[in-house]
Amino acid sequence: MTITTPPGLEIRAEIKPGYEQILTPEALALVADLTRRFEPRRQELLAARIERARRIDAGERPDFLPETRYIRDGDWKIAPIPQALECRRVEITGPVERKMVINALNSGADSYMTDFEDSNSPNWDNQVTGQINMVDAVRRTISLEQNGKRYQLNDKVATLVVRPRGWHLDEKHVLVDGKRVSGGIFDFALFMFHNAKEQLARGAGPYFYLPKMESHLEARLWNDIFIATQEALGLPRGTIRATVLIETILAAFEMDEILYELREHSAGLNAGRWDYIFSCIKKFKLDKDFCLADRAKVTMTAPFMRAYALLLLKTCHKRGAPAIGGMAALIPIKNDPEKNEIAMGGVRTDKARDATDGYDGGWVAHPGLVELAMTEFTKVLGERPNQIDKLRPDVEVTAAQLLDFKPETPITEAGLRYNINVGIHYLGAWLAGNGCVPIHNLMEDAATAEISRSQVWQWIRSPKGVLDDGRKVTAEMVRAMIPEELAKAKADAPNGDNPSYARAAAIFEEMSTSEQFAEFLTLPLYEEI
Ligand SMILES: CC(=O)SCCNC(=O)CCNC(=O)[C@H](O)C(C)(C)COP(=O)(O)OP(=O)(O)OC[C@H]1O[C@@H](n2cnc3c(N)ncnc32)[C@H](O)[C@@H]1OP(=O)(O)O
Ligand SMILES: O=CC(=O)O
Ligand SMILES: [Mg+2]
Repeated sequence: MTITTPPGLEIRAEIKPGYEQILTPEALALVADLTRRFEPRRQELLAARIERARRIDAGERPDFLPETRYIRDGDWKIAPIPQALECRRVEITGPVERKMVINALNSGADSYMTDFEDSNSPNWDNQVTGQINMVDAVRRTISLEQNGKRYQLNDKVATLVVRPRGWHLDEKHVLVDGKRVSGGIFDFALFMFHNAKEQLARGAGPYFYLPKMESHLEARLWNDIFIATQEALGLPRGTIRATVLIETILAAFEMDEILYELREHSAGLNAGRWDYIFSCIKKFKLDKDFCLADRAKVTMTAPFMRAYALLLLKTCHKRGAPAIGGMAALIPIKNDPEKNEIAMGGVRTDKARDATDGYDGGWVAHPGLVELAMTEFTKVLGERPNQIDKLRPDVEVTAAQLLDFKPETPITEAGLRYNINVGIHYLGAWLAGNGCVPIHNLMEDAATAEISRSQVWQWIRSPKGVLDDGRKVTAEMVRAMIPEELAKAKADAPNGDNPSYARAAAIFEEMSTSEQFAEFLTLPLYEEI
């Protein structure tokens, strides 16, 4: 089917029946307008990331910025939180897939972050059908018949929050003036165009989660896009509210500044722990003194993760902003009550720690975790919707604490094999169209898989990449393990026959053994879908 597109905008993908309701000339005109106004700045900021990374590779260490001290020392707060976002004790997250959207909205969580990012494989159909699902969800008409079951919304549903793609990702199927548009702008603009007014009419508003930013200047770009979009759609300034994921080590040094840039549009910060760990590995991958232990040993109680979590909490509450905790990757384990109880205990401990520290809520990966997480937050909050008034003057976090990357041991063969196995399994699923999968009873998405593949890269190169039995991790060792782990991943995956797993193994080998470190695994992968 063909559609009319605005001048200069070209779509290089199939327009399936139903897509025309999303890809309207007016909605695409907003994409084109935002692209023309803001794409040069996105490109400048991406170039600035590369330049900063080059300086860090050469030994520079990040610190709090001297030029923005006045913001950190200043007495200011973000705009008052809208009522629909006051209570966020439990936020469920998940890919923007139709059944999961319905299940998540019905899950009993306070809010639901629907995900065009970490848990989504951004193929064309997922992006456009995701937008269709959003239109139906916002209007409460979303329904589905599947496997003899009917899905529709309950009377009371979670508040919807949308996570568009990060600044690094393009939408390659849409070109403006001959160049690919930003994936984030594409996701955001289409959602805003179709839903913002409807959401306002229904008592909430257009709420977003903003991923993977590395600086307050990147937040300023989003803020300027918000202002431009509100003007274009005739919405009052401050209508859009966005929670920023602090999930890069560099953003951890600019939390105040990020809140300040977005202060009219901010809905707080979230501790995106998985990408945060990945970012630490990525940024300091060439530092001979830095090498983290097996992925399973790098937890929220590691000193550098504790410093980050507490600084985020303190910063948010000082600015009247919600502090939302991240995701325990544990999910319910079917058919093994003992293992399940251990997993649930892990989630309970995680949520209890966040709630006791002072967080206002936290993420869960699965509807089966909502009640448990709610119990832990309610134990601390009681009837209160949040605990933003809990200030933490006792918390002092230094740059050195944020950069105190430990534990360094153990690195084990099991940990190495685990990383290879998860990397191949996840990449294979992603190439086949699924961006979030249970592997070895854990939720795996783009962020967790990034940790796995970057650890393998670093262990090969770091002098500290030595197994606990004394063997140095080498490219040859990894190459020898890849076919074995591919076979296991194929046996474990429900669609293990899909050729995407063999392709995933080849990509994993290339990424972990090549000299060049790929900035994001999703960048080369995206060219394959
Ligand atoms: C690092 C980060 O960015 S974290 C944020 C990104 N990650 C996420 O959002 C995680 C999302 N979670 C998921 O995708 C899934 O829970 C998985 C892949 C981890 C596990 O999936 P499954 O093994 O299929 O779960 P399971 O079989 O137990 O599902 C049971 C039911 O719950 C539903 N369900 C599971 N997770 C979710 C979810 N997050 N949202 C909505 N529904 C869900 C399933 O659709 C299924 O529904 P049905 O009974 O009606 O068929
Ligand atoms: O997006 C969340 C994360 O942990 O990464
Ligand atoms: Mg993330």
